[in-house]
Amino acid sequence: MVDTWCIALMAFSAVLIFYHTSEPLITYIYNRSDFGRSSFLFSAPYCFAMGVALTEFFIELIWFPSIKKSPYFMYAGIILVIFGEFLRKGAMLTAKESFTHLIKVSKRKEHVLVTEGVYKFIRHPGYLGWFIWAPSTQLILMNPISFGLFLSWAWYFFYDRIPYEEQYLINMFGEEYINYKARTKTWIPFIN
Ligand SMILES: C[S@@+](CC[C@H](N)C(=O)[O-])C[C@H]1O[C@@H](n2cnc3c(N)ncnc32)[C@H](O)[C@@H]1O
Repeated sequence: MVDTWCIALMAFSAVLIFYHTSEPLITYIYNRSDFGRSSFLFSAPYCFAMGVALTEFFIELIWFPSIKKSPYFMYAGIILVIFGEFLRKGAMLTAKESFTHLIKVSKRKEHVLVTEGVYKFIRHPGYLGWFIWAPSTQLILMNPISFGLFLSWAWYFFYDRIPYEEQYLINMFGEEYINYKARTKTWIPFIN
């Protein structure tokens, strides 16, 4: 029988492979002019965080193996990662050309304000999806420390990024975005 830690490592690898291939693929389909190395989403802070996560995983596996034996966190992580991916890919496939990995500071002709589909219920569904996805990868690895770090890091990242992105959305779409913002929540705790 395969050990739980081994299944966790395989599930984690599958999750990363899917994420790092689907994101550039969708960018290639809808925003070919933006496609490049950055579309694979291996930023330095992200790689550092994943390095910390793998270090924790192997340290605990060697010195505190009992942490890696309960599969329930791993199952919960797999379910939440799938849910996070659904939200994020739902956002990308709804917004199409309007969804670019880099925040646009001026309006391109193909950029339209998206308020339908998943955007009707969630103001930043791609970010909410990632906010769920990232800490859940650490549930899959049964990493208690990295789970807390990823959750805080992802929260702070969006706490900083969303107001910045919205300044430009207001510049581009004016009243229309202000009204959309007033009626639609982000659903990320304490980020309005
Ligand atoms: C990485 S995408 C994230 C989109 C969105 N924040 C989300 O979480 O689904 C960033 C780009 O999406 C654009 N964007 C964000 N919300 C939008 C909306 N409701 N309609 C159209 N463009 C949007 C921004 O202008 C920015 O260039």
